[in-house]
Amino acid sequence: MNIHPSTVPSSSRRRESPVPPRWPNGLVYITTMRYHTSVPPNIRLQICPNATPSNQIRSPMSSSISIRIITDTSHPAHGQYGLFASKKIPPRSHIIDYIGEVHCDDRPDSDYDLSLLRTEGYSVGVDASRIGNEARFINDFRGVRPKANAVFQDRRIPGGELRMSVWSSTDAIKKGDEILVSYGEHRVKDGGVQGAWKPLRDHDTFRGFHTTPPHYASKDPYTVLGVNKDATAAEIKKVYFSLARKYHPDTNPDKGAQEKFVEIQEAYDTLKDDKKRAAYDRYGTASQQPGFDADAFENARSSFMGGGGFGGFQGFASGFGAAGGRGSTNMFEELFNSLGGHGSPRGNMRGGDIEASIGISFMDSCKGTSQTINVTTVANCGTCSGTGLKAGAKRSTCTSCGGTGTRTFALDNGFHMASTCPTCQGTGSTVPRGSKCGECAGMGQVRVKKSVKVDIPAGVEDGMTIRVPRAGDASLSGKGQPGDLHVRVTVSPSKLFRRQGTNLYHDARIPLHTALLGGRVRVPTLDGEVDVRVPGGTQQGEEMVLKGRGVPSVFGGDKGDIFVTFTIQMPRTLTKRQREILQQYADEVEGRTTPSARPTPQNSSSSGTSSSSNKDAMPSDDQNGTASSFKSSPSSRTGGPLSRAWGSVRRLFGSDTP
Ligand SMILES: C[S@@+](CC[C@H](N)C(=O)[O-])C[C@H]1O[C@@H](n2cnc3c(N)ncnc32)[C@H](O)[C@@H]1O
Repeated sequence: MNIHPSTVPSSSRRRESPVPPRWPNGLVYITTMRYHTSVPPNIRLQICPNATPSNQIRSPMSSSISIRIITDTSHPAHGQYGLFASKKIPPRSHIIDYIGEVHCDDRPDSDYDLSLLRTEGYSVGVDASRIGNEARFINDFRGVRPKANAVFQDRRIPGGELRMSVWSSTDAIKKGDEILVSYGEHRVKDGGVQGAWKPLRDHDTFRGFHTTPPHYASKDPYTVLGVNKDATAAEIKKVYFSLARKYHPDTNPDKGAQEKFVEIQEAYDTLKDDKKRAAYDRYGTASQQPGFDADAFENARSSFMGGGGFGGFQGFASGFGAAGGRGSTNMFEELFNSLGGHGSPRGNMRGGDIEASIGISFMDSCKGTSQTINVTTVANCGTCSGTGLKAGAKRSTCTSCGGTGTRTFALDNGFHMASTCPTCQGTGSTVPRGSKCGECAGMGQVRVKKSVKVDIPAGVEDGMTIRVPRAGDASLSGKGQPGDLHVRVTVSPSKLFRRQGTNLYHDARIPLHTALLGGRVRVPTLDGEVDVRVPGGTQQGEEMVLKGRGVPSVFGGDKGDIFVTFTIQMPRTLTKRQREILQQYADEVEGRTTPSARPTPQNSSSSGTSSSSNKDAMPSDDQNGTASSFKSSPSSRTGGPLSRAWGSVRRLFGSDTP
C-alpha cells in the first residue's frame, strides 16, 4: 500500500493568447485544455501522456476564421454567434481544435459539451460552456445550409494530447461562409437544434463522438461492392446500382439494410472517383479520412521507415501490429506504445486505476485503522471469461484498422498522427454479429460492485491518498495486471487537538488560582487523559511539552510531541472577602499598608509558610512523568509581596494545592 500527499495539480498559470475579436465578455478564452477533477489520473494519462497539456496547435487556417454575430434573420441561431471563414479554406484542411474543459462528469445542461473519448467505462467530454476557444461557436448546418462543410475528427497532436479537431470536408469553404458541422440527427427536434453536443450514451455507432462521426469509408470498397481490384468504372457502376436498389431502406425493411446501404454508398463514393480510388489502392482506408495528405504520408514513410518499400496502408499498418512480423523498433510503434499502445504490449496493458474516498475520525488517523469500502470496478465477464463471445464463437480482425487498433491519418503540417480505432476501440478485433456474449454485450467486461479492505496506517493526514495495488479495473485484454485503487482519506477535525506534522497542540484551560499557586490539570493524549502538574506562577499562553505523545509519522520515524498551551480562566465576579484579600495583595505589591486589609493571624502563618519555600512557583514534572519541559517567562518567578499573599489566595480561590 503506498501513500502520498494529495497531488491534485494546481494548474500553473499560463500566458494565454490574446482574446480574438468579438469574443463575448464573461467567457474565458483558453488555448490549452483544462482538466477537471472528475478526470481520473489514468484517463488523463490516456488523453494527455505529458504532464503539461500542449498549447493550441495553430493551424495554418487559424487566420482564416472569425467569430461573428449572426445577423441573418432566417438563420435558426439568429442573434447568437457563429464561426465564419474570413478567407477561403481548402478542402480537408485542419481548421481548429475544440478546446475546453476535459471532464468525466455529466453536464446535461451544457450545449457546448463535445464527446472526446469513451474508455474504461468513462465518457470523456470537452465542455466549452464557460472556457473555450473559437470552436465553441461552430453551429449545426440544419436550417442554415443543405449540408455541413466541416467535420469533427479526433487526433493526437504533436506532444501526444488527444484533441477533437474540426476539418473542412471534401469541398473548400468559401470566404464569408459559415463553418457548419453536423451535431448528429438525434439533436434535431421540432426544427431546432436542441441540447447539442451531448453524449449519445448507448449508441455503438457513435462511440467516441457526440456528433456524427466523419464520413469516410472504413471498409474495403472492393469487398463491399464485391468487385475485383481491376474492375472497370462501368462494372463498378452496374454493381452499385443493383446493390443500391436491393438495400435501399425505402424498399428493404430489413434491420441491417440501411447500414449496408450506407456502406455501399461509401464504397461507390471511393471507387467512382479516379483520384480517390487511386489513393485507396495505394494507401488503403486512411486515404479516405479528412486531412489525409498523400505527399506528407510518403514523406513520413520515407523518414520514419527508412524508405523501405511496402505495398500500401495495410502493409504499413501491420508493421507495428503484433502480428506484423516486423522488428519492434520503428518510430511509429514507439509512438503508439507510448500513447497507450496498440501493438503487442497492449495485450498485457494493466487495467485502469480507480478512485474512491474514505472518511475517518481524527483518532483513527493518529492510531491507524482498517475499513472496508464498496467500489465499482471493471471485471472480466464471468460468462465469457472476458472474451466477449458466445461459447464457440471467434473474434474477427477489425477491418477498419486492419487489426492494429490504431488509425493513422495525416495532419496538414506533414505529421501523421495516431488515434484509437473507433470501431474496435483499440483492441484490433471485433465481435462478429450474433456472436456477442449475452451477459456483457460483447464487451468482455462488466461493472461489478466489490468490497475492498483498506488498511489505513497510523499518522495518515487529511487529503492523503492510499494506494491499494491491483484493486482497480481488470486489464482490457484480461492478460495484464488489474489497475490500482486510490483511496483519498478525509480526516474529521478534532475538538481536542490541532495537528501539525507529527505534533499535536492542545489548549488546557486552568483556573486563575491554579495558574498562580500551581495545581493539576487533566490533559488528553492519544492514550487517554493524563494528570499534568501546573507549576505555580504559570502565565497565560505558556506551553508544556509532553514528549513522544504525538502522532507517528506515516512515512516512519519517531512520534511527535503534544504541546499543551495553558489558557488562564479569570473569575468574572469576586466575593467581598476575595476582594479584600486581593486588595491586601495589591497593597503589598504596590508597597501600601491598609489596616483593614491586613491578614488575619492564620492568614499570616499560612502566607509565611508559602513564602518561605515559594515552591509553588517552581516548574515541576507531572506525576506520570510525561511533561519534560516547560517554557515559562522569567516574570512568573517573582517573589516578595506576591509570595506573601499566596496563602490567602489559595484559601479563597481554590483548594487543589499541589
Ligand atoms: C455549440 S453552440 C454553437 C454556438 C452558439 N450559436 C453560440 O452563439 O454560442 C450550440 C448552440 O447553438 C445553437 N445552434 C447551433 N446550430 C443551430 C442550428 N442549426 N439551429 C438552431 N440552433 C443552433 C443552439 O442553441 C445550440 O444549443
